[in-house]
Amino acid sequence: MSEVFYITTPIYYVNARPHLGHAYTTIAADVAARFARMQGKDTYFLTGTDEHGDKIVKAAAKEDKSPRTYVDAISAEFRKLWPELSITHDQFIRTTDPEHIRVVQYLLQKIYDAGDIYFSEYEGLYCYGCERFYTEKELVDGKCPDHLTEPEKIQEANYFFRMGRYQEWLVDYIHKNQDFIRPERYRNEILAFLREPLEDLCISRPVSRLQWGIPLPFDDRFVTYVWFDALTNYVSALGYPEGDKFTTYWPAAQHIVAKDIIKPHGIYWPTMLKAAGIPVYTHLNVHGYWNIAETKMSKSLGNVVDPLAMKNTYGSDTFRYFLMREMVFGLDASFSEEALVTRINADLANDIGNLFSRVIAMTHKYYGGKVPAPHGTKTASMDFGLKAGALQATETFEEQMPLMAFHKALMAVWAFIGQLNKYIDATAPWELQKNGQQAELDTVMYNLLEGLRIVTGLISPVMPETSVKMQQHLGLEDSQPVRLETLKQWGCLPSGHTLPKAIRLFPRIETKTDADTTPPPPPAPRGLKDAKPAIGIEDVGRMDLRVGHIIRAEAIKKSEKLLKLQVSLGEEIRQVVAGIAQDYSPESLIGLQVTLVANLKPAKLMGVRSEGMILAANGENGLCLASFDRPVQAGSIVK
Ligand SMILES: Nc1ncnc2c1ncn2[C@@H]1O[C@H](COP(=O)(O)OP(=O)(O)OP(=O)(O)O)[C@@H](O)[C@H]1O
Ligand SMILES: [Zn+2]
Repeated sequence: MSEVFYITTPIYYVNARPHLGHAYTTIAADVAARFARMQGKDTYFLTGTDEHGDKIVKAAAKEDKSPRTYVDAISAEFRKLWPELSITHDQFIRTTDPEHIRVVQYLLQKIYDAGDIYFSEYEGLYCYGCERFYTEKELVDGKCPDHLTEPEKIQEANYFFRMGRYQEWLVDYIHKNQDFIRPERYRNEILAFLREPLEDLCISRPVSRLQWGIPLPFDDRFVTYVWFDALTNYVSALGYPEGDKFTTYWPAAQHIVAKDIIKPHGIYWPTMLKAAGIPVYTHLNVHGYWNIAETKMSKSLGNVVDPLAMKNTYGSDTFRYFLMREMVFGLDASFSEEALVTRINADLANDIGNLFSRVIAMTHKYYGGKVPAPHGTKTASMDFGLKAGALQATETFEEQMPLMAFHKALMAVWAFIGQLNKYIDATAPWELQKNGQQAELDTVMYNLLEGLRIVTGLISPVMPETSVKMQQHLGLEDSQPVRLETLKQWGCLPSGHTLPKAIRLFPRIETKTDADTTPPPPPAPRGLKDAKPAIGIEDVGRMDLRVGHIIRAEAIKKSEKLLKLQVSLGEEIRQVVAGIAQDYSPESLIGLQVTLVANLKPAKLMGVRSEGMILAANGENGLCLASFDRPVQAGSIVK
């Protein structure tokens, strides 16, 4: 029987669209799953969406949708995104799946029957934004640390899980299983939490306050609050309690999460499992945050990067490589397109891309594309430590990947790529050819191609598309999926077959410093009449556009076209001269909401001062003011 591997991502909360942070966790899980398959493990990979709760109801209401329609739409966005990023999950779970709901209720009932869930009156400080109670200690200056608002004191009867009962057991378990939570800093963080007395966990909300949730099986006046609903997905997906998948995969379970949810995963979840008589998972793998200019990328802050846009601009493999290589798993990393481009040019276009095209081109030049046969001991001096280097790269890779130390695994591969590049310089195949050292040349060229075979295998979990492409060019069509074992053996590349011509794997990306200082030519207008050259978002941002309410309008003497308007911006009133007299009578303008360029330098028109400009379209039927489809406060920013 083969070894088993079960990997999960968090289920993402569908109150907003997917961003780079979600993509990172999911790609990391995908890389881990692909590596496990490479090791020949029976692998199961789960991802999905978390769809209940008050924030969903609010987000849906904002878009005038029912929660159901809303969650269907956002969940679909996650589901559609993953194939674009070459994600190979086996299952996509939704917490609104009937099967999941059944398991949540089963689990709650089981723990309730065992006496670990009780009903109690509770008074506490509640933050509506977070949908949770806070203890005094958790507040910062009496305010919610996330929302910076004062929580409200509310009294409520709710159900509680006797989590405190399992504190000692958990501390002991973490001590006995050193790498249960990793990297170590997060294990220490969890142990630090556990130095304080562990309080029981509130697990319900009254239906009067929240309907969009799973009803408690033992009291339908309440719905499940967050954790029993969300965390249970990891077992409900496998058909707990009786499913075959549960029996097969659960003992090997590994979770990947970011540090925002280590408490629920490191404390609530193991104690819930313990209370339910389910063995705990094998590892909790915790990574840090992607930051943008020192701040966590998050949908609440809105400073998010769209992973699909990155993929469309740079390609899926390239994006995956960057994320895996740039972040030290466990620590924070900062994202910028500049850093991405730097890595593409250095690691991909230069290091691996050049190596690949050079070696294939030489094979064509010296052998008409045919893979030569090496000459064994006769040319042993041509080895230059290459075989040892290959084995070392593969062994380090094999050591680091299961620890989720993706950057270290990739560094080992790139060290070998560097060695191959140096090997070309050291052996100088062109000299060997010139000097008629055919046996040496054959061996060197074979070694290079064989080295590339190992490289293509090692990059396959991170860059699956590139790996396949390279393999085709090495005549290795049949080696998918790659097996790790074959990468530890030197000499697997067959000789004698003819390779296709080289291709450019990763085109270099021009950067500002690469190009000369002349500005780029304006892009071709996309068929629009009178199109203007492209501008950056910063150009748009320079305009201070505001909603203005017209409160007075009058004709200007001796002018057929101009009207003098008084436009309210809430805090101030602007006088604006507008050339709309032929399309609007002064009376018809009173009360209209218009778009005003509020930071235009004042000017005089027909001797009348104008302190802004209102926007209008010049259509077939004359001018038409840019207005709003609903009442908006005067002075509101338009962007
Ligand atoms: N900046 C980030 N860096 C790394 N991973 C992230 C980041 N943001 C979200 N994630 C991933 O998504 C999970 C949290 O998902 P969630 O839907 O709560 O996103 P969020 O943007 O953090 O939301 P919010 O802003 O409401 O806190 C994390 O555990 C992690 O897997
Ligand atoms: Zn809050």
